[in-house]
Amino acid sequence: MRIVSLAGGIGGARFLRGLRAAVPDAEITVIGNTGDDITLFGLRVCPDLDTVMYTLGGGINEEQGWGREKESHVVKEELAAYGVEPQWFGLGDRDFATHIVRSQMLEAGYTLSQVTEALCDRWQPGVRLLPMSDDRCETHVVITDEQGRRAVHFQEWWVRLRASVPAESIALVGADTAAPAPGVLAAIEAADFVILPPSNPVVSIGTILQIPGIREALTGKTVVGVSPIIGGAPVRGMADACLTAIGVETSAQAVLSLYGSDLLDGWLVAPEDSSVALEGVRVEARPLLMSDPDATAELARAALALAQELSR
Ligand SMILES: O=c1nc2n(C[C@H](O)[C@H](O)[C@H](O)CO)c3cc(O)ccc3cc-2c(=O)[nH]1
Repeated sequence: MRIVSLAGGIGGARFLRGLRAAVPDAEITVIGNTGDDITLFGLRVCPDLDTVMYTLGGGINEEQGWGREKESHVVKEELAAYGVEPQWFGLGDRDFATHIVRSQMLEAGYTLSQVTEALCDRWQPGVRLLPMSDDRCETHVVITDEQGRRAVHFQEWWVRLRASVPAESIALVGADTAAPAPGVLAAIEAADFVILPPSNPVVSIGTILQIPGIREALTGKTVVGVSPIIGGAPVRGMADACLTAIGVETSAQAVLSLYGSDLLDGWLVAPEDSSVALEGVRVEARPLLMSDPDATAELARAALALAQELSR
């Protein structure tokens, strides 16, 4: 069985861990969001790729959902001692090694796909992890604060500002000239079906869908999504702030409509959202909380069962 999944950060990675547990023999290809990527201290950081790689590779800081477990922050403290900015992004010592390896490979001319493959060779995530694109595209957010109206990198809005300043608009800079990474379209084409995990529909799944060619490739496949919103609130993270920024209500219904029936064939919602409906999409209510590995595997099995039924 060949499955393709689009994924962002924490929610997507946890769901994928359940998916891998649910169908250990399936060939799973993950198309990872790179819109969160940022260059800091001369190093290229790919938060969502690393969250998938560490989560599935067994090195994730479980309570944070990002970064490494058993971390220390000596380098961060030394950088702060030199007064270099930014100091608001928590890079740990072990995590720095990943960014150093990635940066020196990029510097040597390897593509992000080749770098990701090399890093995954160590972590063995048990899925094929492809960046959505090898071309640089970064999510930026337009805000107005005491420094006036300006665009800031997504990470500054997300981490330094905690999305406390309203996002007037969110743009994936570089999307229009970016190409899907090698293997992305072929993986979608070869997939038996596609699963959209409960990642952020705007800055994770939505970002990947903006890479020319990816959304079109998906409309020809059986696609089942899992709602990231339960009863009007995101399960975690700040998807509500992102949805508000694009004028979409924070509800399972609104996210379903945002993805649209041309993309989705099936949609899993929480029991309290069982009234959600959209012409041409099979909606099913299931417990969505990924409270532990068994619950997560159960949710993944429900998504698989729906996809298999719809792809007959
Ligand atoms: O809320 C935070 N998220 C941090 N994240 C998460 C990051 O902002 C992700 O992009 C979001 O979680 C969205 O997926 C990191 C991810 C990394 O791979 C490496 C370092 C960080 C540091 C932080 C941080 O200091 N605070």
